[in-house]
Amino acid sequence: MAPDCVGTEVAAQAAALQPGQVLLLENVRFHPQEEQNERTFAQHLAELGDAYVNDAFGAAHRAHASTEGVPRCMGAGASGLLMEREIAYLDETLRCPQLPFTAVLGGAKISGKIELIEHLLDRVDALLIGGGMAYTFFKAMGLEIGDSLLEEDRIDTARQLLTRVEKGGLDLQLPVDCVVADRFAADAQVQVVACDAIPRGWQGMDIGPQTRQRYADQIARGGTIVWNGPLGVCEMVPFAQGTQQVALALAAATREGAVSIIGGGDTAAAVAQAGLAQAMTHISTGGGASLECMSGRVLPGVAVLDDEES
Ligand SMILES: Nc1ncnc2c1ncn2[C@@H]1O[C@H](COP(=O)(O)OP(=O)(O)O)[C@@H](O)[C@H]1O
Ligand SMILES: O=C(OP(=O)(O)O)[C@H](O)COP(=O)(O)O
Repeated sequence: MAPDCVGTEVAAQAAALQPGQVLLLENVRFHPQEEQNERTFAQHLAELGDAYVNDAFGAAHRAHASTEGVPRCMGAGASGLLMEREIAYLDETLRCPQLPFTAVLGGAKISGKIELIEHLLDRVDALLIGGGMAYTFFKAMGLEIGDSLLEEDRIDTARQLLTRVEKGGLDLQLPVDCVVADRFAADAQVQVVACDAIPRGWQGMDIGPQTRQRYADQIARGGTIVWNGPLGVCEMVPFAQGTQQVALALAAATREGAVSIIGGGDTAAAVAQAGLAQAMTHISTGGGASLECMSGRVLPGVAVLDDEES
């Protein structure tokens, strides 16, 4: 283990390496030049070796010195095996998916996933929405959402998306019922209501049983299914059922030959907690990187690798 990632001592340690030996460098982010993608810093890193392999897919959406500057300085770079697998599923498979193509999007907010929703809308056969982001859509439809999670500044965006869906004959599905609680707590009072009947003072915490069944049926028909974001507040046991049922449906569809691709840290954790990680085709190691990749963006840390077409 080197005491730093650049400097004369590290350069000497790297130069003294014998075949079969590995030198682990200190975290590059201790230097502000890493995130600044500073040219001289990248050059110093590049001088430590003869070839560059990037296997850090989770950081490939960052144009930092270690992800973009070094291969640029060296004039060449290759993907590691994990990187290759991530790109194969999140980019190549999604560009030409086995049909029908279904997307399940949840999580807290629309704002973090707006590009993904827009990119997927025209491509998928069905887009199933759950989680906290559903309530901004309901608000845009003029429904009462009580104290549910709302992004005031995204109501217009949600309205525009709904208009696009209506005009384009696209299939965007919102929950029909939800589990509401009288406060944001695992021991809150709970009831199941239709999504157009959320009582004032209550908040939507999970998709309801009817929605779970609808979404499970839709997933069962999928040839390729991508999933990003929990369908409810899955960290709290009473509100984890929607997420669990979707995970089970994806696992069953995968057994029947569908390709299932999971992105997002919380989503991956929920799948692992349900003991279903091995039942999915691919679970991405990247949060932000998988979102950007699935949104159709070419990641800077991938574009610079000359063994990648993009
Ligand atoms: N109805 C809801 N109200 C509030 N938060 C929610 C709701 N549904 C899901 N969430 C929250 O969304 C978070 C995960 O969202 P996100 O970070 O987008 O997922 P990922 O990490 O898989 O990308 C979780 O902490 C979960 O509790
Ligand atoms: O953990 C990571 O990303 P993720 O939380 O989006 O999966 C990567 O290391 C990127 O981290 P960053 O968002 O600090 O650049």
